Amino acid sequence: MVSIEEALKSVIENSRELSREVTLPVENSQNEILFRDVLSPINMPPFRQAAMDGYALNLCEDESYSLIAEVKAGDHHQPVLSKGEALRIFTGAPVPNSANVVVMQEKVKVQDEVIIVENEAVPGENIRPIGEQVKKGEVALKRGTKLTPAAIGYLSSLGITEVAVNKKPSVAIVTTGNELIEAGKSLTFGKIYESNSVMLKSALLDLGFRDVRVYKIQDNFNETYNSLKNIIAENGVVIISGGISVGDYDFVGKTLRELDIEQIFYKVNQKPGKPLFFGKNENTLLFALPGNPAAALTCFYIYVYASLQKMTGQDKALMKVMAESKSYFIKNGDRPQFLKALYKDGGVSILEGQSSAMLQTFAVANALIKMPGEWTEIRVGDIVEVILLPF
Ligand SMILES: Nc1nc2c(c(=O)[nH]1)N[C@H]1C(S)=C(S)[C@@H](COP(=O)(O)OP(=O)(O)OC[C@H]3O[C@@H](n4cnc5c(N)ncnc54)[C@H](O)[C@@H]3O)O[C@H]1N2
Ligand code: MOO
Repeated sequence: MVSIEEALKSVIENSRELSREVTLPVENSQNEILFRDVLSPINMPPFRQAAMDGYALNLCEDESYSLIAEVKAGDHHQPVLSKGEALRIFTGAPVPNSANVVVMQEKVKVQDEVIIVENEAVPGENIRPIGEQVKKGEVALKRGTKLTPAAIGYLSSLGITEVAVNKKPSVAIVTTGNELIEAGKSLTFGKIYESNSVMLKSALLDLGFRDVRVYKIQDNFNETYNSLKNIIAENGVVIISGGISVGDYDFVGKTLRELDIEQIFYKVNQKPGKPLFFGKNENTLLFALPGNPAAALTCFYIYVYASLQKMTGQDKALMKVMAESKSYFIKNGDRPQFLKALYKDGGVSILEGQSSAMLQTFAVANALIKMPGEWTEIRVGDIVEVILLPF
């Protein structure tokens, strides 16, 4: 049995960045990571742009200006202003080079074709210079940047429609268990609804993994062996749920040994998720998560997440904060424990229902508290380590 820290270190050491690229439409690139620097194909803004509705002026010493024309957003004509002349202009419109300021309409008085500027105008005010955000040929976004909605909007504003992003491994989720019934079908005695594949697939989607295949196998050695042999050959990462403990019908461990998967560790000194297995062969990383749903999801966020981050060129671990506990909790046993928790306003509440079979409070959690093995209780006001989940 290894410690949480040893397990995490092995996961990270054995997860290699793929260093391959794939081109995607910008609009479908949410959460992807840029494979290389993106250079801007244009100046942004492409022209001197009015930032306010008002008047563009060619400044003079006097406070009155004669109005000679109008330019609105989308227009391309560029009237030439002499000193003391003004132009009606609107937000987003191109400001002619002969104008050196845009004054908000609230700050002027208009009398027929003359405008009176009440306060002294500062040259350059309310004009966005050409290339203020980025200049043509400059790096718009660096390699390694995560494509958030803002990044996608920014690239689109530069007219970019496709991006090269880090290729992600294909991920297989494999559920095991005779007791599992697909949601939507009728529940017969002794069966439960299968939830781990749906849950893990959604966690993967959240991280931008789209190439996810789900396989369901029964508690039968031959089926487990034959299915896993093919699944491992076809996928870069295989996440198995269940069948990894010591029961007579837990066939995953035996199968992995027979398939020559190198065991990097089996069993972690933690609760939940003690029977976690991590192994690999030449092309595939393999996680066998305990079947209990909350244990499976905890192991996903603590270990699989770190591996996937590394494989896709990100080294961002889940954020950790120290926070004051708002709850009292007694721990049984001497294993370090991950507790489903709700972090809010700098404090953290420990949720009811910490069993590894229970998802009902995980469903409203946003964090896990890491409680050291030697602690027996957490009191209200104790400072605890909180791992913030990525949602
Ligand atoms: N004698 C021992 N028994 C057990 C030990 C042990 O050390 N000695 N460890 C316990 C712990 S801790 C865990 S965790 C579980 C892990 O067991 P498995 O990984 O083999 O998982 P299963 O037995 O297949 O399933 C456990 C539990 O989870 C439910 N399950 C499984 N898959 C799904 C799914 N896809 N969707 C929803 N629910 C699922 C399954 O029905 C079981 O209730 O072993 C303990 N036993
Ligand atoms: O490790 Mo198990 O996940 O405690 O029930």
